[in-house]
Amino acid sequence: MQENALETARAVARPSREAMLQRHPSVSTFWNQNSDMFAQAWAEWEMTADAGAPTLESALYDEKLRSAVDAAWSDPTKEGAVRDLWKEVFPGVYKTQFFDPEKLQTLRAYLDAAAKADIPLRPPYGISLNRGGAMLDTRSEGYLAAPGFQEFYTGLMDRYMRPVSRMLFPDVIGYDTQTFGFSIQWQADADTSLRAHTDASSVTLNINLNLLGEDFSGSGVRFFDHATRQVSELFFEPGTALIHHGTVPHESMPITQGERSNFVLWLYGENGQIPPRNAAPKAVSAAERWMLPTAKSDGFAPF
Ligand SMILES: O=C(O)CCC(=O)C(=O)O
Ligand SMILES: [Fe+2]
Repeated sequence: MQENALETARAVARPSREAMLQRHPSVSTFWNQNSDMFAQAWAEWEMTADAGAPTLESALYDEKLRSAVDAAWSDPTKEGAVRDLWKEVFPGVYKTQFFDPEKLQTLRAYLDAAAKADIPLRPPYGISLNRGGAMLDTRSEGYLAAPGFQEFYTGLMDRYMRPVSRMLFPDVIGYDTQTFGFSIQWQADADTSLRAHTDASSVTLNINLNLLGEDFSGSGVRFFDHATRQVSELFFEPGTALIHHGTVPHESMPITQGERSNFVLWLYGENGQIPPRNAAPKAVSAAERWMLPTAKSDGFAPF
């Protein structure tokens, strides 16, 4: 174990923005060679009293969702109460109140403190570079490795996202063992939009982290339905989430004022597999939906 990894991480020379944008091989080398030291630095950061990182607790979840999820884990035949909290707001897109907007300040304060920790953290570059975001999953180079955050993230994926996905989208069962996630921040004067695309996921859960009164203009997500040719722009209120198959095309519309912060979370199968088109949904019992997969992380990261 490294002595004072936090100081070492803060002092390390970072790749240039140009090198990152060009996906220069030296950038990958930088993250890989330093990954243990950065993980240690995040652990030290979280332990130091001046880090200002609050503890992430289950109280963050909306009370109705949390009690229904807890009840379903105790008795999976009660899962219907979780299902009833999701409303289909567009063909194949469901919405719920996911986090308690009154409690989101804790998570946002944590993420702000992490951004200021001065430990190298990699922003997500999928089909665009989002400067304000961070990679969240252990499989990603330069991810947010703080142990308290990782415990929270793992709970979110295992206790909430996977069983909900299995209930709403039964075809994803068997294509849901692997987790991936990143945070994004749209700012009126920086990154503002994202062209129409599909995600390389079986399921995407997109959770808004804006605080009450933290208003923004624009920044809806437009969804496209193949079958009906319907196009709708959906909007986030603080703490609400949308969940959909990764194959549903969507587009982030320009933000014209303020900021919007979201977690974008993915499930997929080993080696990035997603369900085949028109796959017959597997008939599984409620107990099998409320279960942790035995497969470990395969380390594959789409970006
Ligand atoms: O703007 C959003 O919330 C959606 C972002 C998105 O679709 C993506 O990052 O893949
Ligand atoms: Fe997307």
